[in-house]
Amino acid sequence: MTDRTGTMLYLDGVSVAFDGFKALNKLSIIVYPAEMLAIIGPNGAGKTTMMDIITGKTRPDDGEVFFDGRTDLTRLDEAAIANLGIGRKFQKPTVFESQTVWDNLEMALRKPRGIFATLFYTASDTDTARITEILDTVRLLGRKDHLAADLSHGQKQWLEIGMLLAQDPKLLLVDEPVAGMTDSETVETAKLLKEIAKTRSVVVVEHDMSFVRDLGSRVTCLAEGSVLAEGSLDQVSANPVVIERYLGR
Ligand SMILES: Nc1ncnc2c1ncn2[C@@H]1O[C@H](COP(=O)(O)OP(=O)(O)OP(=O)(O)O)[C@@H](O)[C@H]1O
Repeated sequence: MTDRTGTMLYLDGVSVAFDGFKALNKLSIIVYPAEMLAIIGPNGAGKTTMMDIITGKTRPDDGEVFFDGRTDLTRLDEAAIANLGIGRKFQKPTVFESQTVWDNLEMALRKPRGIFATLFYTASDTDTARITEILDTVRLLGRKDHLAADLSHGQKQWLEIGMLLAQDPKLLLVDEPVAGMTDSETVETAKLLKEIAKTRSVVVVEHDMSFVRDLGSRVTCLAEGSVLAEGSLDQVSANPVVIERYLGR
């Protein structure tokens, strides 16, 4: 067991079985504050299940899951976990198509994150500044008055990342963000996630290896519910077991 002091996300020995099939098998992963971790691995490796455990959608049969070094996530429900500051971006964007980009962000900002957020909420210049800053981060400043419906697939993904940022998460979980994106959108997505990870922890699940290379982060390869290899992408992709069970397929 590792010391969880100073960690943002701490999984130790996490196992979960579905009908006897071990989707996660003693999985241990650590993410530090303001760190990005890329998770790769074959289909069925347990990547989605891992995200489900972190967000409280699935309960582990065994193991420890801690947020910010001290909060036991296995005791909280999904809403409580989201309120702690864990944002999850699913593959399919769920923006409000009939609203403008700006209004989507404003709604996300207003979504209360708990009783204190509601009590002390005041629409203000601060909001405008914050929305502008987010638009800048997600490359949509020039599109702020466009309907979300008119955005490209990649831009919708960015808008959704922006909506998560409006909730000011400490940890952002991002599932296959560049699937279906153009090459230039993919390159831009790596840049914007790197910017976000300067101040927040980011976990990105992805199959696109050139994108993972652009992220330049630490990489963990999962297979059959456990860590197969971890390190830089060069280290992980040179690992013979990773080549045999994932990259070489
Ligand atoms: N609710 C469930 N009931 C039964 N089996 C499940 C359930 N959720 C996941 N599994 C199984 O657990 C294994 C791990 O699935 P998971 O979706 O976590 O893998 P993954 O790494 O995300 O794969 P992909 O890259 O295809 O998204 C798979 O074999 C899957 O069929």
